[in-house]
Amino acid sequence: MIYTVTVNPAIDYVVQTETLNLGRVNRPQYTNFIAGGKGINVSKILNQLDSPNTAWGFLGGFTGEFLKTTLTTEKIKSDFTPIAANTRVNVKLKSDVETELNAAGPQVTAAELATFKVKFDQVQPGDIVIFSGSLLPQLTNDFYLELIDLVVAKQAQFAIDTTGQALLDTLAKQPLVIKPNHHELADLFHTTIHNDDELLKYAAQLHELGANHVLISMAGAGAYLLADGYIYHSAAPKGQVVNSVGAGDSMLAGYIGEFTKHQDPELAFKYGLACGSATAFTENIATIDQINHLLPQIKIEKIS
Ligand SMILES: Nc1ncnc2c1ncn2[C@@H]1O[C@H](COP(=O)(O)OP(=O)(O)O)[C@@H](O)[C@H]1O
Ligand SMILES: O=P(O)(O)OC[C@H]1O[C@](O)(COP(=O)(O)O)[C@@H](O)[C@@H]1O
Repeated sequence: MIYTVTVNPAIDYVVQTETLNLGRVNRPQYTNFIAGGKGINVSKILNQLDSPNTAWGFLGGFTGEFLKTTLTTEKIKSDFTPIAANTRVNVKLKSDVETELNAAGPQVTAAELATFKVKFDQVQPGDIVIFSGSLLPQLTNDFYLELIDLVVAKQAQFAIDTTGQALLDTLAKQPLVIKPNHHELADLFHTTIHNDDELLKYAAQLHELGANHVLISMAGAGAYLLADGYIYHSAAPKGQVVNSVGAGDSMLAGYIGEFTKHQDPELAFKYGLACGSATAFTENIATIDQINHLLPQIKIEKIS
């Protein structure tokens, strides 16, 4: 079983306007509410790949109700811990450039936190728990470490998709997969990356620090994978970008969903790329037909 953990889910409020005039009244041509948050997006793709999974996290208030209903409608198996405060709304503003406003998120009580942690009793040896996204404002990086310890104690594995020190702190616990994008990779080392050699040098450091498989996504420029002593690269398939929100989550889901079926990192990487790009080329998160359509275009290069 795969569990996805979205501690800080969100309604993604997508707003599209041809031109954005700051300081003026704007009349967007298109708006939409989407059930978002990184782990929830991962669950959506896992469902498309027929990988059994359950989504965990916190949901509360009228916004949490929307998410709960949407997940049920979209047939995503979930067991979120109810909280009193409202789940956040993130604004995804699309004009000539994409701008995202990701809110900090709600407060949770000690009792709600305790209820959530009990869920980890269900984890079985061989399960994979995917931790995705930001933590709630009151929580420190130790929260992820505490949850990871619960997973490892059950002889299960974990993957983590978060940023900065929160990610670095988890590497010693040996995540199965991490997936920073190239900007996040540079931020992790407080540097600027100028070329692929530098990118691979920093990616290798993440492996040395404990990450088993290191996926580095580069949006329209494709991705690298470091796994089992090999480096793989692929360009992204060509297409019209519609909404790249959730592309990274889709890539991670595609990789893990496939990897758990056959333990072949190269084939899993191919699915990761297809899922990421298929999501970038569609309004919401990709469907299996959209993913399958892109698969033949993806040519993986085994570099060393
Ligand atoms: N503009 C794009 N064109 C084609 N594929 C894309 C584009 N943006 C994202 N993707 C696909 O999604 C993957 C993850 O995207 P990326 O933007 O790097 O992740 P994140 O959402 O975590 O920042 C990429 O490696 C690529 O396969
Ligand atoms: O938890 P964070 O880092 O604020 O990110 C939350 C946001 O990430 C998303 O899951 C999209 O993530 P990606 O575009 O990186 O795949 C949105 O649905 C959500 O609003």
